[in-house]
Amino acid sequence: MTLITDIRLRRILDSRGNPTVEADVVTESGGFGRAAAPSGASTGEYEAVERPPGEAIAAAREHAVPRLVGEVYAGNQRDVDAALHAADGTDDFSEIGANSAVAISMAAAKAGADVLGAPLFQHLGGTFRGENFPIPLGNVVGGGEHAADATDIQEFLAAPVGAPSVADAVFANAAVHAAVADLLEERDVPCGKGDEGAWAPSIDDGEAFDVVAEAVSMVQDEVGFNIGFGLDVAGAELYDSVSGTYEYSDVSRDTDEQIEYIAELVEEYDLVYVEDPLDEDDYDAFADLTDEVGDQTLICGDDLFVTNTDRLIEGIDRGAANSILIKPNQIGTLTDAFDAIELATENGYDSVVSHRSGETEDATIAHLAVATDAPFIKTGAVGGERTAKLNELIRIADDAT
Ligand SMILES: O=C(O)[C@@H](CO)OP(=O)(O)O
Ligand SMILES: [Mg+2]
Repeated sequence: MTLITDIRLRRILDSRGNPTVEADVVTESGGFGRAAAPSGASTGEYEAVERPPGEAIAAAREHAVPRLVGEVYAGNQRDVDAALHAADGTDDFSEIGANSAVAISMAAAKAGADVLGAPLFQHLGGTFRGENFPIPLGNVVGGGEHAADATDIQEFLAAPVGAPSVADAVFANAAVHAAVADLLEERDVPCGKGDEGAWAPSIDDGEAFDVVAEAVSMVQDEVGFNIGFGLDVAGAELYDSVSGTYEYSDVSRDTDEQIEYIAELVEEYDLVYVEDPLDEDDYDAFADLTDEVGDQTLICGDDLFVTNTDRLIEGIDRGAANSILIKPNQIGTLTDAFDAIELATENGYDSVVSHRSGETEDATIAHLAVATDAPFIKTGAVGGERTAKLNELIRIADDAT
C-alpha cells in the first residue's frame, strides 16, 4: 500500500529568503507526504553536504527518484533511506545533496504515516510514544553567525526545565523573549532580531548574561516553575585554528582559558545546557570540560558530532560531552538521525533534536523528538517557522494531530 508511485521536488523559500528543497512523496494507495530541508549558517565542518537547491534537485531526479518510484515502500523508512544512500554513492551526500536526501526521507515518512492514518510521531516511534515531551530550549538573545554586530556567543537560551506541560514550557519561553525586549528597552538598547527570531542587540556578552538572567528569573517568578539558562557558544566559529585561540570581540582565550571561562559561567549562571563550548575538532578539550562540570550541566556536541554515529562513538570513547544535538539535515536521513539518538540514549547522552537557523514551516522535528522520547528540542521561541514546531508539540500533547 505504501509503494512510492511519485516524487516531486521543487525549490521553495526558507526563512532567510533563500531557496531550499521541498519534496512530495505519493504512494500507491494515495498516501501523501511533503517535507522541506532546513539550512544552517554556522555549519559544522563534518556535516553532510548541502548542494545548491537547483543542483540537488537535478541530481536527486537523476539518481534517487528512479531507485524509489515503483521500487520502495514509504512505510519502510530504512529501505527508503538505504535507497537514498545507494543513489548518492558517497559518504556525505555530496552527489544528490543532503538537502534533497533529507526532504525525501522526511516526506516519505509522512506519506507512510498518512497511509496508516497515524500521526507521524506514532509511525516513527510506535504506539507508546506521545506521553512524554521534550523540554523546548528557546533562543531569546543571539549573535554569532546569526546576526551582525550582536553578541559573540551565538545563542542565549531559556530552558523551562520545571514546566508542568510542553504548552507551559512553550509559553514560558515566549514570555522570556518578551521580558528580554522590555529589559533592553529600559536600558535604551535598540535591537532587531537574528535569523532564529532571537533579539540581536549590539551589546557585549556580559550584558546579555545580565539581561537574560534577569528575564528568566522574572518569568520564573510569574509562572512558578523552574526555568534554566542555556547557551550555544558555537565555539568552532570563535576558534582561530592558526593561533589556537577563541577570539571574542574584547578578549582572546586559549583552550585552557576557554574551558575555565565556560566552567565559571556554569557556576555563576547555574547553566543547565552548554552547546559547542569548544572547537569541533577538540575532543580532548570537550572531555576536560565534561570532566569538570558534566555532573552539573549538559555539555552538548553539535558541530562536534554533526549527528554522525562515528563521531559520537569517538566522543563516547573519549568522554567528550554528555549530550548530542540532532539535526536530520546534518546527516541526510531520518534513519541516520534515529540511529544517532538510539546510540546516544544507550550511552547516557541526552539528545536535543534541533532546528537550523534557516527553516521552513516543516514540523517534522517535533514528531521526531516525541517519537524518540528525546529529552530536549531546540527550535527557537517565536517566529512562524519556529512556532510551526512548537505549536505542533502543543497539538501532539492535545492529541489533535
Ligand atoms: O548552531 C546551531 O545549533 C544551529 C541552530 O541553532 O545554527 P545553524 O543552523 O546556523 O547551524
Ligand atoms: Mg549549535
